[in-house]
Amino acid sequence: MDHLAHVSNQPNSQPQSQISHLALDIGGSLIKLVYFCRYDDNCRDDDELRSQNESLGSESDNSRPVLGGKLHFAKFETSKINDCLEFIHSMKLHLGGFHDCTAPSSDKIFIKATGGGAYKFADLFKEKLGVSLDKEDEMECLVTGANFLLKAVHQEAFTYLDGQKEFAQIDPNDLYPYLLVNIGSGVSMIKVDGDGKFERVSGTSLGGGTFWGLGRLLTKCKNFDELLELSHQGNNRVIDMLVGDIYGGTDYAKIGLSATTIASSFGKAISDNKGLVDYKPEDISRSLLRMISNNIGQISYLNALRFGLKRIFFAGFFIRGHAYTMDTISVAVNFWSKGEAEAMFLRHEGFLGALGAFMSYEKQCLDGLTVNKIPQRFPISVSSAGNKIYCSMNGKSNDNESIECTV
Ligand SMILES: Nc1ncnc2c1ncn2[C@@H]1O[C@H](COP(=O)(O)OP(=O)(O)OP(=O)(O)O)[C@@H](O)[C@H]1O
Ligand SMILES: CC(C)(CO)[C@@H](O)C(=O)NCCC(=O)O
Repeated sequence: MDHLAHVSNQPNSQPQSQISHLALDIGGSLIKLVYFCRYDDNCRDDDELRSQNESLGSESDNSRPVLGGKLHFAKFETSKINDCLEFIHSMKLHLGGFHDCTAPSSDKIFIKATGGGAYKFADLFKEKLGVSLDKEDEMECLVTGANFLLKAVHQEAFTYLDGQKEFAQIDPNDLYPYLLVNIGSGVSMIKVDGDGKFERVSGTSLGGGTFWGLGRLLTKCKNFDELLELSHQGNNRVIDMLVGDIYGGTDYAKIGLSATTIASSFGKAISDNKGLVDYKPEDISRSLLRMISNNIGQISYLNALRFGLKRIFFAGFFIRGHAYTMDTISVAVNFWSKGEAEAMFLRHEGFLGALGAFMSYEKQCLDGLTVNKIPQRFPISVSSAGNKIYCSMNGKSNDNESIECTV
């Protein structure tokens, strides 16, 4: 990787049109990238992008370009940050930052970055790519990203209950207040009252990192998706102690608990006289997923109740669009709120922070980029006036789905 230290970062040797604005969200588990490519750029095509990022099962949208450019998404495990640096270098994405407008003669490039890694890895980016990270607040970026997606992107939010996915019609004029629950390594719960108006009201350390960390230790799974996949075939009742296990098969109706309600996650393991090897990895994965998702659903509901919020949007890469995870969270919110509150999920669940960092470029005195807080959602491919970004979504949601834009 040492050769990356000698990469040219001479902005003036690159025509403006070739610059792809890059923003990063460097979290405890994953690094998320959002970058903009204009169609006249020398950006690699989607096949090349896919092959470069295939270790994470990434895909990208194959649809034909219709507007001025695309927002691209990519992610890497934080523990494999060198792969990420290689990717940025090979795509020349590090040239897509901004220059200090108070010192026009400076050739120093700044890249917008958020998440704890923007602090932790700042020196590494400087050393390997010759760029400085311009740090943006993580919570602010999450909120900016969420507001942008909810207002601008068609069919971004959806409910998921009993295997049924239903897209929500969000009126941008009736969006606030809502609770944003970002499930990353840890979980942040943010009450959002408007653009830039928010408060982090709660959090829990029992998050995606807990599921993946404990799951790895208990099942020997090699990657996160394998652990998630395992949970499909599992039966949590083998390990979880149910109300019926305690009450001789009957409900505890007086307090509203059915016999099948989990009374104690992993509770059966105390009395079964079995060791870890006696349990199937798929059952462990299922119990673990249920435990974490239920707990987050319950804490979220309690915070929604605290502030009288009816809508809870769940994001973060823990969710992975996974049916059982979303179903468990939805059931928990529905159960505890007696149907009063609603859980919703986002198609670009893991990229809120990176999108927020990307949008913070508009604070800089850039010649070529202003991100527009789009006032309307339908239609979204409005013609561009000035240097605004307008976005439209197409294709089904996946990791590296791109968003059509004009700048
Ligand atoms: N390929 C993957 N590798 C590791 N974890 C994954 C993967 N895909 C999904 N996950 C899950 O997503 C979580 C990370 O989500 P996310 O990227 O939103 O958070 P983060 O930014 O890394 O964390 P934090 O915000 O707490 O620093 C992991 O802890 C894990 O549960
Ligand atoms: C520390 C952060 C904000 C880093 O993204 C996240 O991991 C988190 O919200 N953890 C939960 C911490 C807590 O509130 O208990």
